[in-house]
Amino acid sequence: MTTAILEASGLTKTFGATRALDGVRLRVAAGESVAIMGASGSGKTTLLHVLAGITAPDSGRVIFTPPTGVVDVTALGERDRSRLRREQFGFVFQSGLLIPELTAIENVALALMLNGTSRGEAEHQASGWLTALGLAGLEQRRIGQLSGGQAQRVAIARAQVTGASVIFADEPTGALDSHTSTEVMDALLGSTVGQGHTLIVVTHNDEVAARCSRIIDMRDGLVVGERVPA
Ligand SMILES: Nc1ncnc2c1ncn2[C@@H]1O[C@H](COP(=O)(O)OP(=O)(O)OP(=O)(O)O)[C@@H](O)[C@H]1O
Repeated sequence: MTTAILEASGLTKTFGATRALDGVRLRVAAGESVAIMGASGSGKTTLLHVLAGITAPDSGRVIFTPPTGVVDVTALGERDRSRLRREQFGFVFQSGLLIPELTAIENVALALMLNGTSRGEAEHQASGWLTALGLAGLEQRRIGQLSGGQAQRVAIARAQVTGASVIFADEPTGALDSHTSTEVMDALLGSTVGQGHTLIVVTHNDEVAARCSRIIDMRDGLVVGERVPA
């Protein structure tokens, strides 16, 4: 395997009496697409959140190695984790995380503006991503005026516009019919691993997982296996 962009070891996380992660070890190579599968409650979303620095684990480490250096995500305070997420990671969740009152282009541009890019430049770059994702002409629509698949492609544009090296997706096609789901996966894979970036996707959907380069199986807070899709 080539250089690991993310390496996790000994991850544990308990919520009350529930042990959501029970000692997870995982290595993700740069440019991979990894699907995390497993029954409901097996710890998939918790793992995604810990890898992405959204949730701090109780113990264990997450090391992120972008081309610019080595970052111990688990050693960072909340402020630095938040900055890391804004600058290095992108997120695509089932419900989008888009702001319904804003237009498609404003939602995408906002990710850049939060990092200090001027509005004009941010909208210029946002427009390029929306076009690349097949949304030319829909830039001024509010999110509620888009279909589920179109809204997910806006979310993908927003996750990518900052040049994120790792994209974390949680059930990105969960609310979509199978045809739209295929289109959204095309967009997600094309704009991430297609550009040499890394994709980690939590999914219950076998077809989504089959499009990834590797499948990780979780059970009871543990990685219990891994497969390469046929
Ligand atoms: N914030 C929280 N507070 C309390 N319990 C939590 C919290 N987050 C997760 N859990 C519990 O931890 C366990 C793992 O949850 P997690 O969401 O990681 O599972 P999952 O595999 O992603 O499930 P699903 O497929 O249903 O989304 C579950 O038992 C869940 O109820």
